[in-house]
Amino acid sequence: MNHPTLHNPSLSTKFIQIQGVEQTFTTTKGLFPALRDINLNIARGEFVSLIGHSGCGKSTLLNLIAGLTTPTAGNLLCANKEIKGPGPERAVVFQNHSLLPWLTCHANVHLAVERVFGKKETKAQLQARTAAALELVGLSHAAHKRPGEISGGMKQRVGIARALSMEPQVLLMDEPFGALDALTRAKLQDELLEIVARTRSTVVMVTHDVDEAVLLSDQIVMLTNGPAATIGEVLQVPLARPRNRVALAEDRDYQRCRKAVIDFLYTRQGHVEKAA
Ligand SMILES: Nc1ncnc2c1ncn2[C@@H]1O[C@H](COP(=O)(O)OP(=O)(O)OP(=O)(O)O)[C@@H](O)[C@H]1O
Repeated sequence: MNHPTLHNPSLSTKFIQIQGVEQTFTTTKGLFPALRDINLNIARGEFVSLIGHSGCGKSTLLNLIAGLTTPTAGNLLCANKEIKGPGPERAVVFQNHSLLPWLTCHANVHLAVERVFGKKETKAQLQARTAAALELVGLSHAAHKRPGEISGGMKQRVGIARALSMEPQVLLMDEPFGALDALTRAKLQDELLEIVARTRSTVVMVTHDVDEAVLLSDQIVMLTNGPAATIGEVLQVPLARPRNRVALAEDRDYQRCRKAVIDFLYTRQGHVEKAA
């Protein structure tokens, strides 16, 4: 899949800009400040993980970047344009893969392809895009199956194929592997590493998993506990790519990054149950 080459250097480090963002929800009990003072820049092609304790506001922040919600205060920009709503340049992969159960894998992906490219491309081109996306995640053989006939890991790969088929500039993933067993999860993480290297996508991923965050990311954004959560620390992960999980297990930088995230989560943000 072709992704435009970047010529404007100012965009390269500030592809996604999050400036002074605050999100307060109106609830039956009154106002609930979920996020405050969020400032973050994400470069094009960067892989960023959002990590923090349950309920701190990771999904809230991802939904803001997706344009599914608008902030109470502050600005979000993508490629210098204000994010005003969802758009095909920002595709979302959810934990529950959200496939239509009555459609085949091919038809599920084709639906997204048609929405984005349907007006300007021929039927054959649309079919080719769909087939290419399924091939990218190694699922050509299951194209004719329905979601009920394939495993959880395969469903998640269809969800990723569907997102990638739109040729998004940004892939937003909300705990994409959270519902999978450890071995399937590791396999999909490795596949994602390869796909992202090939497509050079910018990725923002919510995760609870420290090893997943270190293995995949260039930056790990650590959120403080809510309410009114904010960015406590941003860790740069200087590990060379391609990354190999077996080799990394003994790598000093890997261990240092892992320890930094664990220290943040369990020492400095010790899990405090918040008042209801
Ligand atoms: N629409 C909403 N209305 C009211 N409160 C909300 C709404 N969405 C989220 N919240 C609250 O905002 C806080 C952050 O929620 P969010 O789902 O972003 O957390 P999270 O870090 O993704 O959690 P988890 O890791 O458990 O998925 C929580 O206290 C949640 O109850």
